[in-house]
Amino acid sequence: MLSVQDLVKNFGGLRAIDHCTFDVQRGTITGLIGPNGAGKTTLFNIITGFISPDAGRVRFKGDDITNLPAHRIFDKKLCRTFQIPREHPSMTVIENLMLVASEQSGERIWNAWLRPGHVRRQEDETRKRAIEVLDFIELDHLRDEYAGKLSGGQKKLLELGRTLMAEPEMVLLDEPGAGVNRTLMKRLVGNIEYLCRERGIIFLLIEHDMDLVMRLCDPVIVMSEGRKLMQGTPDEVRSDKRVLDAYLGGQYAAAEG
Ligand SMILES: Nc1ncnc2c1ncn2[C@@H]1O[C@H](COP(=O)(O)OP(=O)(O)OP(=O)(O)O)[C@@H](O)[C@H]1O
Repeated sequence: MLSVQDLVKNFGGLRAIDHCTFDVQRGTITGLIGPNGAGKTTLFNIITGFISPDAGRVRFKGDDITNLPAHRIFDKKLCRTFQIPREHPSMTVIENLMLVASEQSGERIWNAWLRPGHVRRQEDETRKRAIEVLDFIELDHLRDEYAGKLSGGQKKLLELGRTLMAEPEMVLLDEPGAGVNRTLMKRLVGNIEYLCRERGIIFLLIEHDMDLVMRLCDPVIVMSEGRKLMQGTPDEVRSDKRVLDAYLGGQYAAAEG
């Protein structure tokens, strides 16, 4: 479904991604783990068109999407969330969701002018879908609340909701568990499992919470120093000495730094 081939990305003298190659298969929730600075977020930014690689290719459903702008990749139903949620704080929760659909349909001023009936119908449908999504992520009671007032965990759910408005085929989640309390975390995990199983949405997620990764993801890809160190089942990853070394190396470096 997603194929990353020999990607390289340098920031000045620093090689953040170093000939990284892996595939993500249909029907999976794939975990992407690795110590701080391993290059996980940079990889997400390249896959989703937010930055360009210096070398290598990204393919999605067989199409070469390398260097496509972010909105074109989003239109291909490859969506993402961010480590720090990017809600529109002064818009309500439902407006945040509806905005995704209008961005996606490329709503134009002349459309509203020339085809007001069509635009109204479209808006009604979008509202209906937004209400369904809100119901699913159980934020319905906060429908008219300003998004800026939500808790950290609720913002993560809203992020997931925003991707669902785009009817994605694949979603990249950047640390969905960070700052989320146990109750909301359970809901988030349940939602991700349901969406994978029942709707066939493929997930690739970066996460530092190992309990969450081990419970939710299979396979797990481990990154270290910009490249794939290994890939395996949660049990294989847990018992691999290279993985332990990569994490301990990072801890020692941090302690020394
Ligand atoms: N825009 C940038 N300019 C310069 N260096 C950058 C930039 N973005 C990332 N880096 C560097 O690239 C390396 C990889 O960073 P990245 O954020 O991708 O790692 P990560 O695995 O996501 O880390 P974390 O788990 O801490 O989020 C780091 O050394 C980081 O400092």
